[in-house]
Amino acid sequence: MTSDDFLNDRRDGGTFPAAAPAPAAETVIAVDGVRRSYKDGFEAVSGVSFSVARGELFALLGTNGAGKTSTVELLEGLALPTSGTIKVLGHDPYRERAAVRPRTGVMLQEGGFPSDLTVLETALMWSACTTGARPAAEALEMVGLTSRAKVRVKQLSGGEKRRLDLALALTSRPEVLFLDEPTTGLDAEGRRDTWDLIRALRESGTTVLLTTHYLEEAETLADRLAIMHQGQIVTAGTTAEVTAAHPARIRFTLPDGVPAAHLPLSLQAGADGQRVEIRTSTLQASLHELLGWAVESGVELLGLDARSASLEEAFLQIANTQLRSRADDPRRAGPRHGSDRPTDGSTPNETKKVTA
Ligand SMILES: Nc1ncnc2c1ncn2[C@@H]1O[C@H](COP(=O)(O)OP(=O)(O)OP(=O)(O)O)[C@@H](O)[C@H]1O
Repeated sequence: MTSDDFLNDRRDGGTFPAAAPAPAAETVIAVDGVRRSYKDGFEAVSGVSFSVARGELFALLGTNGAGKTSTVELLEGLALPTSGTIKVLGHDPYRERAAVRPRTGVMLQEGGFPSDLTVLETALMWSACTTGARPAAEALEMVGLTSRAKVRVKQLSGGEKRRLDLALALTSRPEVLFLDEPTTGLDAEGRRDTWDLIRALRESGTTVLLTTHYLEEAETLADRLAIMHQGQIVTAGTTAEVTAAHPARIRFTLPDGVPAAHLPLSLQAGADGQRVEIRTSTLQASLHELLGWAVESGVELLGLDARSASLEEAFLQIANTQLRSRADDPRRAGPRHGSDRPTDGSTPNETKKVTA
């Protein structure tokens, strides 16, 4: 079959087969007390534990260097943890690679494709190396690259390369999909399309572990998420659970002649002239007290706005802590020897490449 045959096959408007539905609450990814140190002694992952159920979409967030990729590479079986245990689909992804790899799809931060092959040739090559592969043209159609099939990889934009990465990750019809920053470099429309595709995959039963810098992406897609900081998970849960730990905010402007000092002490307001901001972990009670005071005092609260903490605010609070403590990061103790080789014997570049 030629490249054109593959494309023509897909032009008849075929649909994507859905993965078989699976029993609820089966743990598909189990990470327990995992640590990863590199050759220079730097500990990038410092005791991480979490689990992901079948069909769940779990997002790993964190600032630059928090240890997301170092963790995900372990789950993908690209390196061994220094200590702790990892099970993917019930197997050790490194030692039992042959049992795990055919059932997973991996989209790394850098795919490392041969740049002179066309998009379709790349997908065909990948498909030929994969057992039970999805047809190459189908994978390209899923990510919206059909019209770019004959273009050489080196001529693709950064966003198109990300989409090709995703097409290859989908080639094995994976039960578990690892997506490392899947929408970096995509424009707004490409990002939305990718979100739709990830949602569709999840709805068809695929388990997804996603790392991302886009908080909106995690908020939109994830069933649960974890925020990493200096190699550890600082907080985890649903978006609502994660943000619940952070103070809500009430803002309003007082009329001229009513100073913020007149507000009840328990509201602990910060004021800039007549503009007042209250931070509270008991939003309903604080609002109740504020409104009661306003009615009693005959004061109108101009532009009153009350809202729970957003994921962005929760994240920024953690990130600010990181900025303050970066200089004291205990993981940076001890000499660095120039070599960036992990203790597991792989090189940094090896761990960035897609392996079948
Ligand atoms: N091969 C290596 N040798 C030594 N240190 C490394 C190596 N690879 C990564 N690191 C360090 O480990 C830490 C975690 O890196 P990692 O890439 O896992 O973070 P990340 O959360 O994925 O960051 P980003 O969001 O920037 O991709 C960083 O401080 C990084 O410099």
